[in-house]
Amino acid sequence: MLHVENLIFDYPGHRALNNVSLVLERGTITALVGPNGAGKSTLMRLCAALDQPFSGTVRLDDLDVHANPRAAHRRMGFLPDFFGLYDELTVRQGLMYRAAAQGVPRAQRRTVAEGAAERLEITDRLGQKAGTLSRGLRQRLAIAQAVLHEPTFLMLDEPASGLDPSARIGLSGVLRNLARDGMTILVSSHILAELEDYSTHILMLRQGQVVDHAPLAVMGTVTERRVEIRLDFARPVAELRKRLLAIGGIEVLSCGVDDAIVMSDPDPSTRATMLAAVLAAGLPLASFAPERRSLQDIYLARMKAATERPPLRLVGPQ
Ligand SMILES: Nc1ncnc2c1ncn2[C@@H]1O[C@H](COP(=O)(O)OP(=O)(O)OP(=O)(O)O)[C@@H](O)[C@H]1O
Repeated sequence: MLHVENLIFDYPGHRALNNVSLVLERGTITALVGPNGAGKSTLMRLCAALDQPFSGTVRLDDLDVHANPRAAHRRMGFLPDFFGLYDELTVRQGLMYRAAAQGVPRAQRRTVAEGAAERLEITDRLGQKAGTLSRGLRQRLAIAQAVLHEPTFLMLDEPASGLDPSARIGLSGVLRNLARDGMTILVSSHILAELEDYSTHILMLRQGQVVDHAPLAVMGTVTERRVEIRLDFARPVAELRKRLLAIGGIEVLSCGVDDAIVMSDPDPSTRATMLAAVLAAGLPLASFAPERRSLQDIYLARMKAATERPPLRLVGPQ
């Protein structure tokens, strides 16, 4: 589990992270999103103990990563947005080299390298030089190097940039498998549709501050403490909106001839009452389910709300 508490980081003349606190639970995949310059890469570098915060702490389980960077590096993997590979080394040689750098005893390096290759499904490329791999396979090799020492926490900065759709789908599967094995993953990207595919949580940063941090499933259905419910009917219903409103207690957000979106509070018993009432009214209901909004819609709505919030006022002596 990763605990970030009250993290503040300044570049000369510029506050890049302003009091950031968050917790990433074990086995979750958190999408780190935000506009250019929001502080995503800075947050990752601090979590990776590559920079020292001005104040605040980052703990990986019981370990303060800035007090014990070497120990922290043994427990974490980091793939920065720009990474290099030794093009003249084969996949096996590159992985064995990394294993040596991680302190794996000589006798075990081959097994560790082959295990990492298997995990990233590049076993058939072990004999191929890195310089001749496609972009998607280079990405897999880089991730294999980052996870070879079995870290509990993995960070990936823009891992899918430049990948074609099928390589992206492959990457999603790889990340899901790693999380299923218990790894905690933080991944930043601007490609929201791709993040939606494998993330369990969304962490939104803007101007160095956390705008939102919640499970994707919750964010996708809840708007300001209310849930949008989609109703589909088996056939067109005359005056559908009027009939829904006649039930009482239902707020209709939008209405077609055979479907409607209504609002509910998140309490499941309210939904149960609503469902029973729709059926009791004799409407030919075919499905009743929380409406999921795309990550892009959620992101744009949250960022707009954050922009409209009045700026923080500095209060001091007059
Ligand atoms: N070395 C540096 N010196 C001064 N300012 C920096 C430095 N690196 C980043 N910054 C500034 O700090 C802020 C946060 O940058 P950061 O790279 O963390 O943002 P980001 O969210 O990763 O952006 P992007 O989506 O463009 O990669 C930005 O305003 C950036 O200009």
